Parts: sequence; C-alpha cells; structure tokens
Amino acid sequence: MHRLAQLAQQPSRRIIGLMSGTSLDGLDVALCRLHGHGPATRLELEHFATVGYDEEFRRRVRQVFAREQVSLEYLTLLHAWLGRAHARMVLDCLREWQVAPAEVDLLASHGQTVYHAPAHQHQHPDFPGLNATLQLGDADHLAVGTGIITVGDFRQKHVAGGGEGAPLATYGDFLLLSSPNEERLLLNLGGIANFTYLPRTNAASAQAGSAALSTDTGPGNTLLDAVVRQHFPHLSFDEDGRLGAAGTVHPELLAELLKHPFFAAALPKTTGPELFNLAYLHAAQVCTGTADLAVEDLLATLVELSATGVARAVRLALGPQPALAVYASGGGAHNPVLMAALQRLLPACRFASTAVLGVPPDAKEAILFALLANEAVAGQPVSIGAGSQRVPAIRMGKISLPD
Ligand SMILES: Nc1ncnc2c1ncn2[C@@H]1O[C@H](COP(=O)(O)OP(=O)(O)OP(=O)(O)O)[C@@H](O)[C@H]1O
Ligand SMILES: CC(=O)N[C@H]1[C@@H]2OC[C@@H](O2)[C@@H](O)[C@@H]1O[C@H](C)C(=O)O
Repeated sequence: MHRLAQLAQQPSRRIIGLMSGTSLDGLDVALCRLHGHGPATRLELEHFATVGYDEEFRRRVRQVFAREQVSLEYLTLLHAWLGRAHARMVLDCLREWQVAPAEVDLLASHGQTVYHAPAHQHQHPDFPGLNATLQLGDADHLAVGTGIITVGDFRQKHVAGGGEGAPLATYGDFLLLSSPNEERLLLNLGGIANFTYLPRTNAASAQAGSAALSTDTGPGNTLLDAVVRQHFPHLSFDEDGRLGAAGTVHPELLAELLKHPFFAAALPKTTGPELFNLAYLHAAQVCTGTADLAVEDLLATLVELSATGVARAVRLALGPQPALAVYASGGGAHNPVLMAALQRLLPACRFASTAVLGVPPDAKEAILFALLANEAVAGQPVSIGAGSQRVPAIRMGKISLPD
C-alpha cells in the first residue's frame, strides 16, 4: 500500500495495458509511459505487441465463451489458467523488450470477456433490469506471476455505477483525444464495433464532457470471422476483405438481419457475440431462403451489416447528415471493404486512422486500460455525458498486490 501511495504521487508512471478482445486473436500488450492524470494526461507508447493465441488456447476459451450453459469446473479452472497464461505472455514481451518487471509500475489487465449480459440482451426472469458482465483471467495470478502490482476487473465498477460495463473507451478517448479544434468520432472496429463521439472541446474545461457519448453499434468482425472459420477451418479471418470483395450484398438477408431491435434501440447500448452469432445469422438465412448463399455473398452481406450498424448508430447520435472526422481503430480498420462501405454510408464524414492522432490502431484498446489504471491510482472521477447518456463518473479497477 505504501508503494501504491508512492505511485500515486509520481509525476509519471510506466504502465502495461493488456487487452484480450472478443475476436480471441491474441493478447494486446502496450507498455506506456503516462505523465500526469485526468485531462492533463500525456501518454507515450514505448512498446506494443499482440501475442497471438494458438488454436488450443482459443479452444479452451471457446468452451465457455458467450455460452449460456457451461461446466462450472471448466470455468473455474480457466479463470486461474488464463491469469497465469497472460502473466507468462507479459514476461515474454518484457524479455523481448529488455525491460525488467521491476521497471514497470503497474499492469492493467482487462482479462477475457466470456459473457456480457446487459439487461436488454438477457431478459432472465430472475434478474429483470440487471446489467452484468464477466471477465476471466484473475489479476492476482498476473500480480504474483509477474511481480508487478496489477489493476484488473475494470468493468464491474461501471456496472455498479449504473452502466452496462462497456464501452470503457469513452474515458480514455475523452481524456486523451478530445480536441478544442475538431468534432470527432473514435470508431473501433473489433469483434464488436463501438464509437465515442467527442464534441469540439477541451477536456480540462468544466462542462467539457457533457455532450460526449459512447456506444456499441453492433457486429464489427465477429460474424465475418465466424463464417470464415465455418467455411475455411484453416483461416481465422478474411484477410484484407478479399473474400467479401468478391461477393454481392444480398438485400433481403441484410434487411432481415437489420430487423433485430438492437439496431433501432436508443443509445448508449452494448452487445456481444451472445447475440451476434451464427444462430442469429442462421435464423435470418432460413427466414429469407438464403441458407445456400455462396460464402462470398454471405461475407459481403455481413460487411454491409457491420457498416450499416455503425451508420445507423452514428445517425441516432448525430442526426441524418453526420459530417465530422472519424478516426478508425481495431482490426476491422484493416479491412478495405468495410472501410469503403462506411465511407459510402456516411459520405460527409472524413475517415482516417487513429494513427494520425498518434495512437496506433491495433494498440488503442490496450493503451486505454493503461490509462484507466493510471486514473485508478492517481486520478479523480471524470464527468462524461448527460441525462440518459451519462457515463458513470467513477474510477475503475481492483488492485492485486504481488506479495
Ligand atoms: N488485414 C485484415 N483484414 C481484414 N480483417 C482484419 C485484418 N486484420 C484484422 N482483421 C479483423 O480484426 C479482428 C481483430 O480485431 P481486434 O483485435 O480489434 O478485435 P478485438 O479487440 O478482439 O475485439 P473487441 O474490440 O470487440 O473486443 C480479426 O479477427 C479480423 O476479423
Ligand atoms: C463486454 C466487453 O468486453 N465489451 C467489449 C467488446 O469489444 C468492443 C465492444 O464490445 C466494447 O464495448 C468492449 O470493449 C472496449 C475495449 C470498451 O469497453 O470500450
């Protein structure tokens, strides 16, 4: 605790942010130097790596991932095993970067979301109106395994504060990327797509955050990846959107998929592969007689679905003709077919990568968790959003000590 008090007083902290997202592609590891806290935060990314998961790793996570029924024994074992596995991956990165664990002040671990259950999505009769979410990979294993104080399990506090446990990008986007000169949308195209809207503002001013907003928009890559895996067991995604580019959008199937009430629901909202999965796709295919659609056409339709989900949510937030700068991140930003569809559906928006803002698009979410840990030890709750779009004014994360 003495060490934590010291850390809070330091002018800068060296923090590793860890993110393992819904795509199960790997653990993103971002070693950051954070100066100050709150709106005065300055962040330098010193090193970044994605430690890829192998097929056996993914198989283990998929035993419980987004499943309603699982073995409680397996879930318990996975919680400890993932924590240890992530600790080993961090140590491997540090060795590679020639940084000693003692030179790192904090680890910030998101863990692995295995089930996301916002109230609108589960409708369990025993728990009406309850938002809940579960991340595995216990932070005590990371702290003991690496010897670094670990901040983990960020999402529970967001739920306790009245949110759905996501998106948490809001806080980092607001503190790091608000601009007094430009109205911006930070669009992350991961397994699930989400964005943060930032009005033209200086994050340090008193009312700065009131018009900011952040929400999930629907599927990003999750359905695309699932279809690719189903048809091509040796592939995990459609590289550079090549398969999708060779297909044609099927309008009836697209319309059926878009009938899901999630797309019209008020903002903010969150979702996950518990909803956007092969069962959802299959039901729409049966309904429209498209069960035998060529895989290229299916992928083209799903790219259009992801882009339309984003465009609809942007219009819900900003009105019928959104015209602002959009900075994309996440794996989907590497898919030119998806990016072209977004530009077509939001013609007045100017698209660029977050790299332009100094944030590498693949590192953005891991950086975000480093920032949240920095706020947990040194910051103050920040006020973002207003009315029904208010984001909980809280600091997040639980502290695990190595000894
Ligand atoms: N070159 C590429 N071409 C097409 N798609 C790509 C490319 N590179 C990555 N992707 C897509 O991005 C996905 C990984 O994205 P990312 O790592 O941002 O997701 P995540 O962080 O796991 O998800 P979430 O943000 O929902 O938790 C891959 O599974 C793939 O679908
Ligand atoms: C429950 C959960 O893990 N949600 C993720 C997921 O991946 C993208 C989107 O859905 C987002 O809401 C969130 O992650 C990012 C890091 C967030 O909280 O901002």
